[in-house]
Amino acid sequence: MNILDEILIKKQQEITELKRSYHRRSDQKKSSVSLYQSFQQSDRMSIIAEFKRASPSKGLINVDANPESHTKMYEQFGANAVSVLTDRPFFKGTMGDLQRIRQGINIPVLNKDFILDEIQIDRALDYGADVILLIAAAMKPARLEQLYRYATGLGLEVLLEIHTQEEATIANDLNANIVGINNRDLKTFDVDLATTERLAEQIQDPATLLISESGIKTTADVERVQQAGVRGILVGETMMQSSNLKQTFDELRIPINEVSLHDR
Ligand SMILES: O=C(O)c1ccccc1NCC(=O)[C@H](O)[C@H](O)COP(=O)(O)O
Repeated sequence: MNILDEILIKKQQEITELKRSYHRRSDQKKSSVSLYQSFQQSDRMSIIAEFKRASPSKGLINVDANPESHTKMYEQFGANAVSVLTDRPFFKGTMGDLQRIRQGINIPVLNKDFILDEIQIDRALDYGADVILLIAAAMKPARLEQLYRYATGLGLEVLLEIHTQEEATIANDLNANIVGINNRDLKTFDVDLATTERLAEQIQDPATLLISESGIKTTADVERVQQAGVRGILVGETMMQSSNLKQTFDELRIPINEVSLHDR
């Protein structure tokens, strides 16, 4: 069994418990800044900076980081959105982190978790998320579509994550407007930025906002994914381990080269 399978089994147990104990509070997302709009309008590479204490591939990354002060610095130094890993068993995150982070910043907040059921989407909305993650590898296309429609129906934006050509086809069929290309294979942990280069050209609608996820550390990495037509990057470990966040943001927020976008 690979790590993604392990995570999904554990997540199903969490969902069973959630269905017993959780009651939805909100009906609709209150209007907020759209991640899609703000990233499309920016003339610099947009950054989703991630709050991630630990991970299956790296173990402990920065377990003692304070969610509010750390993500306030993200906003101050130029993050366009914040991703909060809320899975506890594998990433040491909590929904409480998301709620506290939401209260401290004014940019969109992504609930990064392994979402398999509507109840997790209800909870994301209640805790103040603006965007949720749906991972194409985690479920069948028909279920993905149900959850996609459910979330967007509540006024949430969806980052649809893909890692293979088949999943790129699923994103095209769904007409997803925000597609995250994960450079990390969630089954083997291999990270390769060529994944972004390969899959970006498979996304058919030029209006799709492409985000490159995982393994981004340097200006050269950002230049590389930008050439593939990406307008946003999702960066976790580099942000959690940086000893100079201002410098890290300055290095990664490169100007967008519109020529490469039109060539896509
Ligand atoms: O990060 C992991 O080890 C991992 C393992 C299994 C499933 C998901 C995993 N990570 C989620 C992510 O996709 C990353 O947190 C995110 O893209 C940021 O990556 P990085 O900048 O490399 O920390």
